[in-house]
Amino acid sequence: MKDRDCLALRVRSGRLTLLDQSRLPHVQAWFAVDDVDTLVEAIHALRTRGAPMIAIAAALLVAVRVEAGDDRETVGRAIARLREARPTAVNLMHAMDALARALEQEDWRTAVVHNAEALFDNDRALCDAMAEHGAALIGAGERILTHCNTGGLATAGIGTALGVIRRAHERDNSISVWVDETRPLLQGGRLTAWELGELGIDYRLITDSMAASFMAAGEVDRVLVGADRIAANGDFANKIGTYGLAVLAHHHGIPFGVVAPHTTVDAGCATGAAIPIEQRLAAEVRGVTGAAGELSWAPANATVANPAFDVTPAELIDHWILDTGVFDRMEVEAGVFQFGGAAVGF
Ligand SMILES: CSC[C@@H](O)[C@@H](O)C(=O)COP(=O)(O)O
Repeated sequence: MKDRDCLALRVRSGRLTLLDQSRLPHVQAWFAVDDVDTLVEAIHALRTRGAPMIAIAAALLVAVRVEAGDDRETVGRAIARLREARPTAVNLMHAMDALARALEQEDWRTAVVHNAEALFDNDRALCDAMAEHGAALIGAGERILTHCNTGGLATAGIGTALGVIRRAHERDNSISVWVDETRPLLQGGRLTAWELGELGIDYRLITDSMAASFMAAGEVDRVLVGADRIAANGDFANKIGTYGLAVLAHHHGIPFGVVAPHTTVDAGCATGAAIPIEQRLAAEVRGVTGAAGELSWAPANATVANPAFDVTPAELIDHWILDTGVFDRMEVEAGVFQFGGAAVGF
C-alpha cells in the first residue's frame, strides 16, 4: 500500500495510525491501529469519528490486515465486525459492503487493497466537489452557523460542511462562523473551533442553546451541517441537535443546507424513520470526559437518554449539497436520490 496522509489518519510503510480525536485540541496524540479490536474500541470511543473517516479507517485497516497475510476467512470476519462498529453512519456499511464484494474476486488481495486505497483517494475528490458546489451559494460576509465537526478530522479531505466554509473563506475572507459546541461530546467546541483556528477562519463558539437568540437577532445568515445518512426522500440523520437547528432556521427564514458525499445517501432507507440511531452511555450526559479526566455533575444514578443523532425531515431543508451538485426540495421530492440524480451506487 502507498503511504497516505490526511489531518487525522496516516498510512506509512503499511502501518495505519490515527489522531486520537477524543484528546483534541489540547493533546495531539497518534496511536497505531494494527488490529480490529483496537479500531472497534477507537470508533466506539470516538477516537476516530465522522461518517467518511470511520469508513476510510476501517477500509484501510482491512487492507493492512490483507497485506499482513490474513486469510480470506479472517478478512471476511474483520469486514463483518467493522461494519457493525457504529450503526448510524451509512458510509461505513457501504465501504465494508464494497470490500466484501472485492473479497469474492479471484485476485481478492489486490482487489481489497485497491478498493480501500480508492476510498481514501476518492474521498478527497468528493470533498473538493462538495466545496465547489456549496461555496457558490455563499455570499460575501455571510455568518454561517455549523454544528458538530465536519472538517478535515472527519474526512480524508477538506471536509463536508466545513469544506464548503473553507472554500468560501478562500474566496472571500469576510465570512464568519458560529460554532455550536455540540453537547454532549463537544465536537464543535473541541474540534471545529480548533480546525477553524488553524485555518485562520473567523469564528465564535457558542453553547447549543444560544443559537436561537442569535438567529432571532438576525446574526445568522445560513446553517450548514453534515450528515451520517440521507434517506431516499431527503430526510437525514446527523449529530443530535441538528433537527432543533433546522426548526429554528425554518422559523427565522434562514437557509438550511446539508452537505454530504453521495456515499452518505442510503437509497435503501425510504425515509428518516428507517435510520437506526445510536444510543450512547449515560456518563456522557451526566458529565464530561476529556483529556483532563472525568467530571460529573449529575447524581451518579441519574437516569439519562443519550441518542447520538437525530433526524431532520426533508421539509425543513433548503439545499442538499452533494459532490454531484446542489439539489433543492422540488428535485428531492421528484426522487433524485432514487433515480440517479445523486448517482447512488457503490
Ligand atoms: C463529515 S462528518 C458528517 C457527520 O458524521 C458529522 O456531522 C457527525 O454527526 C459526526 O458525529 P460523530 O459522533 O462525531 O462521529
